[in-house]
Amino acid sequence: MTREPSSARVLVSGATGRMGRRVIEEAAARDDARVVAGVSRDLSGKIDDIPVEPADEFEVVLREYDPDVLVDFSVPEASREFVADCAEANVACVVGTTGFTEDEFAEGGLAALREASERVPVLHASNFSRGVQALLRAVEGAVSDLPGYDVEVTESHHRHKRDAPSGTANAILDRIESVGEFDGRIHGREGDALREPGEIGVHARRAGGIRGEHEILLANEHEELRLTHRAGNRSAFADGALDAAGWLAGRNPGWYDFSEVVAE
Ligand SMILES: NC(=O)C1=CN([C@@H]2O[C@H](COP(=O)(O)OP(=O)(O)OC[C@H]3O[C@@H](n4cnc5c(N)ncnc54)[C@H](O)[C@@H]3O)[C@@H](O)[C@H]2O)C=CC1
Ligand SMILES: O=C(O)C1=N[C@H](C(=O)O)C[C@H](O)C1
Repeated sequence: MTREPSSARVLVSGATGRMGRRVIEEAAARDDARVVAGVSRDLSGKIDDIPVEPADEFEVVLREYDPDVLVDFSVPEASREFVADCAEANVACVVGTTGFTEDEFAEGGLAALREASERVPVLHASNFSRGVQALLRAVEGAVSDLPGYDVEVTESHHRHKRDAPSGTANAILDRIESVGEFDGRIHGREGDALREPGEIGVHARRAGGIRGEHEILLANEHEELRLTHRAGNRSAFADGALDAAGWLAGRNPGWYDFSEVVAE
């Protein structure tokens, strides 16, 4: 069965990226999670004294560093392979990577992660900030309380972000559709057509260094409600992912949700 480490040994994939680096920095200040190594596609070397190994040697890295938990912020195609290898090696997986296809069983979906969760604990979240967890609950309440209101979701991110809409926007949209009666999502808006009742407008903006902003607008003819979350820096995400790593290591195999971490 499983170990119960007091300080989880963490392997970071995507270690040289914006998030991977921040996870390594934040972990240095904590005692519930200790980064033992990183892997990345494009560099080997060290970050803050943590060894970073080539991603194509991932299985060797698992054997050499013997982590309790993987924290992954990379790209979906790499993430799926890392998680499959972790399932073989009995390593828990915290995955923050976004851009998986919406249909989890389509090529590019989350199915590989779900499969791994039959053997090891797996927790995937599109947003590890606690503020976004609160936002999701607030959105659910607002949509339930305001049936018939028009709903538009807008997200803004830095110019380096590839996937759109963001994983968080997709999670918000799933939550909206789980509590309200809607007919579909309209991505962007152009041409000559009136807004249809029941559609949800979705807008993605990419500019500069914006860390991540999500706004849900609910409006009728008489009033507007705007719910907005703005990340000030990446520590909110890195800390949440490390909270999840400490919480997940040593648990039974299964599919876990970040809301369970936040609830404790
Ligand atoms: N869940 C959350 O709270 C958050 C999720 N994210 C997501 O995390 C992911 C990474 O974001 P950033 O760090 O900004 O990206 P980045 O581009 O700065 O870093 C990506 C890292 O993955 C590595 N990589 C890329 N392709 C690879 C491959 N084929 N094999 C192995 N490694 C590979 C790169 O070398 C790099 O180290 C994105 O999907 C992003 O949306 C970002 C912030 C918060
Ligand atoms: O790429 C990012 O930066 C972020 N990605 C996540 C997403 O796609 O929702 C979370 C956060 O918004 C930052």
